[in-house]
Amino acid sequence: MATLETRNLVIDIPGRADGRPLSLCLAPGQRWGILGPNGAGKTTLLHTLAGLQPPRAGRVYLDGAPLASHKRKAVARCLALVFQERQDGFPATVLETALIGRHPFLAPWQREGAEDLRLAREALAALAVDHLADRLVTTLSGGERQRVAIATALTQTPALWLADEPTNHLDLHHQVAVMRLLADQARRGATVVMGLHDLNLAARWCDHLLLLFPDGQHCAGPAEVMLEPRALERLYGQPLTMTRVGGAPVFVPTPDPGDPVDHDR
Ligand SMILES: Nc1ncnc2c1ncn2[C@@H]1O[C@H](COP(=O)(O)OP(=O)(O)OP(=O)(O)O)[C@@H](O)[C@H]1O
Repeated sequence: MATLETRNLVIDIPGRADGRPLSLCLAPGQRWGILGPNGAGKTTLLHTLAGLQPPRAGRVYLDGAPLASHKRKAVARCLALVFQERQDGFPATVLETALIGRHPFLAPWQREGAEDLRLAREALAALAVDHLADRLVTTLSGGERQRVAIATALTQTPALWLADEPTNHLDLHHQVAVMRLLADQARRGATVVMGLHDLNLAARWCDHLLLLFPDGQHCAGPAEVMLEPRALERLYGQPLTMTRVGGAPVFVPTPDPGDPVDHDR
């Protein structure tokens, strides 16, 4: 279990005014989506929550203590990161990459054991990349690489997921599979925080939302309150039409009379 809190947090975006400081509590079992237009600061916030980037003001707390006061290894045992940029600097196989998720649990001289291998193979199977175990990650497609990154995080058995665009590069089937996996992680008590571009994935899979505006303003709360079409239109600067499918709201950009739409199809 891991509770992440921000108290009067201002993320450090060069040249931007402070905006409104962010005070949030992200609790075990919750699925948070961070929404906002390009450049709003979703990635910067996730990096700040992970302790990879210092805030301009305020603090991040993990289980009641400042994140910086925890030993880095203890943080690595509890917090998994799935980030957009990824360096495949050396030619590791898919299995070796997934096993990186076990490193926080091993001493520097220790090799991975049978249990580590079991967890890695299970994670690769959960992301449907087990058949690629012996392939070099540098040879994978974008979607396969993304699923290996999520499998590596899963191998870590984290209490807290910070995932920037977890569905990046994924086709529709794998988008749903990954969102189901993260929902299952939350059901088992993990805290799940995702930066998302897809409003409809957020509407369907998140129970809490943080709307980040490019001027540093924000609003946050339960998804059913945050999914207010006027607020979302303001967030994206885009007129939206909402409908419901299976009870969940679905948003599409409102067609403009000038758009090339063939109504006879
Ligand atoms: N090193 C830097 N120097 C100057 N500006 C930066 C730097 N790093 C990030 N920024 C700016 O900070 C802002 C927030 O970037 P960030 O990547 O957090 O946004 P985002 O919401 O994740 O965007 P996107 O949806 O495009 O991924 C952007 O305007 C970006 O250009």
